[in-house]
Amino acid sequence: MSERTEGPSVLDDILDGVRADLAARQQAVSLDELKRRAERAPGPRDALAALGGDRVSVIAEVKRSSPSKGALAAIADPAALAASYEEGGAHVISVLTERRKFGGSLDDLAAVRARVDIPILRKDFILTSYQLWEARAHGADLALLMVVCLEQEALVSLIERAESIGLTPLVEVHTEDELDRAVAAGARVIGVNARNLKTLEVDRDVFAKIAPKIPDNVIKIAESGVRGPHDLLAYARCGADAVLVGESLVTGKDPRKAVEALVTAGAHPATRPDHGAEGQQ
Ligand SMILES: O=C(O)c1ccccc1NCC(=O)[C@H](O)[C@H](O)COP(=O)(O)O
Repeated sequence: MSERTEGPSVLDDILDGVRADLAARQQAVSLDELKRRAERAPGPRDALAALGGDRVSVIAEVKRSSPSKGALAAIADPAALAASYEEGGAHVISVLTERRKFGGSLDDLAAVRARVDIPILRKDFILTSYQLWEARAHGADLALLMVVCLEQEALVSLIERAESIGLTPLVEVHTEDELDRAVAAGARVIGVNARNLKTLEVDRDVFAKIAPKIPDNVIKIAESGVRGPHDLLAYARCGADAVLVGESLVTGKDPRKAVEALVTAGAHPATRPDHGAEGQQ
């Protein structure tokens, strides 16, 4: 549902490729077969527990390339990278499975599932329930649903379908209008992406503007632009329950240590001023 008034945006281009690749996969594997594979997949992990608690959780992303930056890191062994994230204390792993612009795949997702025990997010441009079944069949526990890509009816139906098959939907927004739609659709986990997916500009202040309008009972995730603990702490001060981090982890020298530094910052009592006396300092 990307606007087309000013010619195709980066997002329109991504979605054209996503639809073409999806059509090819649907030709190759029937929905019935996918459902059988989903039944045989390891049961879903408790994503809400991983993202809740008295700390700011860290979602560490496996990201080879991006439309904004091009090639970021070769990542020959995504499972090994995910294992380093887990050793560093990450609470959730995000695996970008889009192929053309991000260099990801469902094989990456399955390989990561086989290696780590924490919940895994399928980060992709999900437009149909077929992609949710793919996510579950390859071991995902959460699936990204981007409001900007979906009509309201489709958003509601994909949230319901995700939950019915054991996936926790992470509903992504970038504007207040999108937030209103996410809340109306019943989202329980909302990610605010600092990156405008039409212009690729990153504005960390977007979270500060939108987060106060997210209902208290919804888990709030700050996505994009986290360069280190100081950005996590800034997002935490604006109410983030979790941060989603890609580029700075895959381009740094030591992903395990980088995650550890974020997790340590996220565990500091000052990040949760509403939780206990230590938070008052
Ligand atoms: O990263 C991009 O350039 C991008 C462009 C268009 C759509 C999505 C895009 N990225 C997906 C993400 O939202 C990020 O991978 C994720 O939030 C992590 O962001 P970062 O830490 O800034 O890599």
